[in-house]
Amino acid sequence: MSTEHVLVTGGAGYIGSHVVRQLSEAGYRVIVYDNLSTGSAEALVHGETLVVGDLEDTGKLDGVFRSYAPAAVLHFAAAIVAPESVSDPLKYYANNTANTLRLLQACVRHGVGRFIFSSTAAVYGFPEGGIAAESSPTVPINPYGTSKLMSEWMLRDTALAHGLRYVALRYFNVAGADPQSRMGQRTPEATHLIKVSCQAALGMRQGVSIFGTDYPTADGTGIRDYIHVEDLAAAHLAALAYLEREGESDTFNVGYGRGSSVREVIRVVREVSGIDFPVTEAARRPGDPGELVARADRIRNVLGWEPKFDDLQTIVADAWRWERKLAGV
Ligand SMILES: NC(=O)c1ccc[n+]([C@@H]2O[C@H](COP(=O)([O-])OP(=O)(O)OC[C@H]3O[C@@H](n4cnc5c(N)ncnc54)[C@H](O)[C@@H]3O)[C@@H](O)[C@H]2O)c1
Ligand SMILES: O=c1ccn([C@@H]2O[C@H](COP(=O)(O)OP(=O)(O)O[C@H]3O[C@H](CO)[C@@H](O)[C@H](O)[C@H]3O)[C@@H](O)[C@H]2O)c(=O)[nH]1
Repeated sequence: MSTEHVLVTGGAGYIGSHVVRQLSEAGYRVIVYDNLSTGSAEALVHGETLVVGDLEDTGKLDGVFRSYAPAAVLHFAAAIVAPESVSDPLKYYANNTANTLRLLQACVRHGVGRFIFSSTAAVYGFPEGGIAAESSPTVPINPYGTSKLMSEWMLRDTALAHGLRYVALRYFNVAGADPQSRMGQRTPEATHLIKVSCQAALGMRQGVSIFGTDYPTADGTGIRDYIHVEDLAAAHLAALAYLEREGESDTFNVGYGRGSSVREVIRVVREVSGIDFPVTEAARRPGDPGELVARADRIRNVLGWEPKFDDLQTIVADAWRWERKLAGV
């Protein structure tokens, strides 16, 4: 049990709010710094301190570091819509890269020793054979991925120069929600397959389009490594514990190492919901790799992370329960 303050940027968002809850339950004193652009104060369920502020506001950020002297920073705040990053790249370099720079400068000014960074499988682009290990080439194919890779590089160099230790976690396809439905993905216009399919089952969308049925995969549709947000959140606590026992800076994939196709996901959402929503076959979405699955052994071996929800039925059931609650049905 720790009584240290930890600062969580973007802690009112989808993933951050799950991590914040788990941190509180583990005894950390959590300070959330969030501009509520996509996050919500309602997602903070244990009375965590919320400072509503933007990362661009370095004066406010400095005030938070002075007031709470956090021992660690977990950095989730970002803009996250990959296609939007193609049409508005500077938004992504400003909010993801430049704001990570501001946060790192504040960490150096205030002597923060531990940092956990939300990175993404998008840094790999189209990995050879559809499987990405941490050592695979990083060749992002959109400004979102590039903005995150640049942040990883800043973090690496800052750590070497200033005695900060970090863990960068490259998330694969995050899905599901708190099993007790206290928090989940709130953005109504989200494009993620599992969320979209649950919305279709609720009649909030006309149906689901399968983007591409001619990939070189068993059923022709795209394959992804879907990870339950609760397991992903637990990976952050494992990373923090690792840094607390003086672990070296490192980068880890967070996935299960197993892929599911679009058709499989839709079949499970139909099964779990009991609703046969319309599905149409459409062209490939530009920039989508056919297969993107993690090599996921390092995080288990080094951080001792053990997933508890590694099952597509469970992920979908929790996502479905959350979507119904959000829709009030
Ligand atoms: N959702 C995914 O599938 C996925 C996959 C890979 C990586 N990630 C990364 O995980 C992190 C969290 O993503 P999410 O899905 O929870 O998104 P989200 O939009 O729900 O959360 C982002 C949070 O950051 C806040 N925020 C954004 N810009 C800010 C700023 N300038 N100052 C202060 N607060 C700001 C938002 O209000 C929100 O609460 C992001 O860094 C994202 O790149 C997400
Ligand atoms: O309506 C839909 C939505 C998605 N898909 C397909 O479903 C799969 C998953 O798509 P989606 O849920 O949109 O996730 P990704 O495009 O794989 O991207 C997610 O996962 C990446 C990491 O792997 C993160 O970087 C991104 O932020 C996050 O959106 C892909 O094959 C898509 O082509 C459809 O067929 N129809």
